[in-house]
Amino acid sequence: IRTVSVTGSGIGVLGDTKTLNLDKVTVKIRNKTETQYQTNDLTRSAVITTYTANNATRLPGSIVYSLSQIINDPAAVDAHYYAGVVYDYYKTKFGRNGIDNGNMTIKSTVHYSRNYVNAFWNGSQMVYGDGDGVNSLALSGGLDIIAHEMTHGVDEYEADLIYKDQSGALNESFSDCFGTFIEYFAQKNKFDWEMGEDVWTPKIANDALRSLQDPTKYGDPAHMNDYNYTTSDNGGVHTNCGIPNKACYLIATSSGMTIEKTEQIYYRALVNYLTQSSDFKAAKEALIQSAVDLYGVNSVEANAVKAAFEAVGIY
Ligand SMILES: CCC(=O)Oc1c(C)cccc1C(=O)O
Ligand SMILES: [Ca+2]
Ligand SMILES: [Ca+2]
Ligand SMILES: [Zn+2]
Repeated sequence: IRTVSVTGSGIGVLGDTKTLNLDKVTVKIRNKTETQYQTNDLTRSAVITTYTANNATRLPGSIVYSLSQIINDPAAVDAHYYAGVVYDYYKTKFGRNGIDNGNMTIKSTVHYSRNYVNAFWNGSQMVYGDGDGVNSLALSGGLDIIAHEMTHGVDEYEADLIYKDQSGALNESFSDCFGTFIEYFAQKNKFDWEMGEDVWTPKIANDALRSLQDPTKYGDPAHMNDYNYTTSDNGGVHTNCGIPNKACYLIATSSGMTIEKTEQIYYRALVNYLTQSSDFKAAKEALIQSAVDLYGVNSVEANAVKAAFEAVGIY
């Protein structure tokens, strides 16, 4: 009946306590009222709502709530908190109003299916499995993964890269790059050039789903000579992304370059130049042009982009 924004908290997937923005709602159930603290963050210009699928596959499922201000669902705690971090990143860095730049509601569903070692953007919302405890913990436990998924949403409203072959690998790469940029923005103390490390294989240390610094560490190509011509996984979008991922790593770590400059170049390319059918060469051109727009013709930044893509075999 009545709703008001309150501060609550909960323990995340890695056992840390996070402060959460909740919505205190008084609901009528038959002839009695109940006060629920729902994972509905009304403190930002975009509403952030977190749901549970209760290990089924109907989306979005039901809103996560508690009868106290403590949310007792680690996967939901992290999905809710990290979605806010990603919103704040895009707002702070680029003045972007969320996924569609129009402050659409940011929806996440956790506990999707059973032993599901996956996370995805389904065209309207983010969805996270619980993992299986061996290959991964609950996938919303990694900020870089949530940032990766939400960037799939941003891409859909911008370049909308076709999810197949080279444009699909670019789609994956832009999500990996922004996943890494956002980890640097919010978790500098544990920043790396790998994806999903916080939740990947809890029994194995120092590994991840993918590496941007050295894609070959996980069997992905880091050069066009090793492009994986396959029909599986929409033409190998999760493996061939290693090639543009390596270029991103080389750009950001070139002399005279910073992650702050690199993310501005990537965002401008995603919004102003890339289109649905852009391939690796078109991405090189888009990123060079973005660097020229921002830093000038023949600038250190534009030359770093050119050199990085040539280093991975894209001329
Ligand atoms: C780094 C996040 C990521 O790659 O999520 C996926 C997983 C874990 C499995 C299948 C697809 C995706 C994806 O979002 O592309
Ligand atoms: Ca990472
Ligand atoms: Ca591990
Ligand atoms: Zn992806």
